[in-house]
Amino acid sequence: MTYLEPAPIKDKENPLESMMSRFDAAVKILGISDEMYNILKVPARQVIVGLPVTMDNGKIEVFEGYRVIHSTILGPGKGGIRLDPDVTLDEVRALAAWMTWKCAVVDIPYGGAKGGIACNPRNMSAGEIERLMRAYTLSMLDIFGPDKDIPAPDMGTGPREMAWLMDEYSKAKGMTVQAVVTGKPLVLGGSLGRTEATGRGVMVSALSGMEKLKLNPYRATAAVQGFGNVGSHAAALLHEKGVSITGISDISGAYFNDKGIDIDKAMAYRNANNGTLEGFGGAEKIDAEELLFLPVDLLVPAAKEDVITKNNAGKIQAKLIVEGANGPTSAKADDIINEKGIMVVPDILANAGGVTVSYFEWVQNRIGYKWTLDRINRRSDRAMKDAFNNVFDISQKHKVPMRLAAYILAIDKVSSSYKFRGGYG
Ligand SMILES: NC(=O)C1=CN([C@@H]2O[C@H](COP(=O)(O)OP(=O)(O)OC[C@H]3O[C@@H](n4cnc5c(N)ncnc54)[C@H](O)[C@@H]3O)[C@@H](O)[C@H]2O)C=CC1
Ligand SMILES: O=C(O)CCC(=O)C(=O)O
Repeated sequence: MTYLEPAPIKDKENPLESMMSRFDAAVKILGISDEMYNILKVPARQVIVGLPVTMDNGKIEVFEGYRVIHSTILGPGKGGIRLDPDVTLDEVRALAAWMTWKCAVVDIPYGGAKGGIACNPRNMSAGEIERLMRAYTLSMLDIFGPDKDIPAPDMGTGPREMAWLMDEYSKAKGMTVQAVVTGKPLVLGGSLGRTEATGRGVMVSALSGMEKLKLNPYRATAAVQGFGNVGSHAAALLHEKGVSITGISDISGAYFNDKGIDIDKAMAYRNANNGTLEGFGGAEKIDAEELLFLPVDLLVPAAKEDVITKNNAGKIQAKLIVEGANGPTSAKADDIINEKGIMVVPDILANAGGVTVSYFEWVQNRIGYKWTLDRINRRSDRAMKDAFNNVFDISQKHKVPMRLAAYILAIDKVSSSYKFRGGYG
């Protein structure tokens, strides 16, 4: 095993292995050279930092932080920062590569990057998280930059963390630099629509998939795993389009109501309840994994990676899976899902609404102007719909599932851009 190979993780599928197996399959169809294969496989930069933070009890704890820039062929690195106890370098490497493919699929001028800090934000005070984010930013001063690498929110982070990052970076540079990060609060140069953007893109992808499958949204049912930024907004927007959301879940468990869950009520409950659905009364509590197997038309995994595996994929009843999370389906489950004839709108397409509006935020910061919500929604809906149609056409042309088609589109774009830049061949 070389340092490039994913480390085997006992009893858990490695997201880097999942990413690489799809990458390999797409490369085979595209027939790219071995040299290009290695250029696209090896991350451009991988940084690991130790972050000493004074905790509220006065003791110093050291956290490990990562930033991986997978590629800058199409533009500066772009991708979120996640705070999660399970973060590993391999996970961040997979997530960074997914960002490269995602930005190519939605045709925005960015490469791919991702960051993570191994910590449990649920057990930390706001002050501890702030000190951690500031320490992380300081150690990434040479990495981040509006033309180099632009972070954003991911699991466990949101506008508050992005504000601290912008502030720390700006202080170090001696000037306010809004465009160094996206997903900021509105008053600091954030964009209208960014908070809901990923969920909105999931909704557009789901409606596009339903159209192909001839499913009427007003008669359709859905289950949504994860009720954070992506899952809750996806559920609310799908509900607005007529879909009955019969199952939702978060870290506290899963909740089912065959008459449909009142999503506004669930969001209000979560907001007033420390961010979780624990004790939510608008539905019956069911086994957490059962949510994936509910008799629904649409399943939206929007929590974390590797929740649909070879061990449980056979039990899924949905006709359409729209991946709000990054890497929710392990590569080993792909064949089972394809054999069942389930249409999958893959993560690198379905959740690209977030980075698309992040791009709009960065553009607005750079031109010093604010766009209306209507303009942002129209443009991001168009970008998502176009990307869906492009991926669908490739899937028809090569007779492959949507996931492989999205990789084919992305890898073709990034590899031909590399050749045109003249650095190869
Ligand atoms: N925030 C964004 O704009 C984007 C996020 N994503 C991806 O979407 C996924 C979710 O991200 P966010 O919504 O931002 O995170 P978040 O931190 O706002 O929410 C995560 C949600 O998942 C729940 N959860 C955690 N473990 C769970 C489990 N085992 N079963 C069920 N629910 C569980 C949490 O309780 C929470 O409700 C991640 O994979 C992230 O990488 C992708 C594109 C953009
Ligand atoms: O908004 C962004 O720049 C990136 C969001 C992200 O991390 C993702 O799409 O996975």
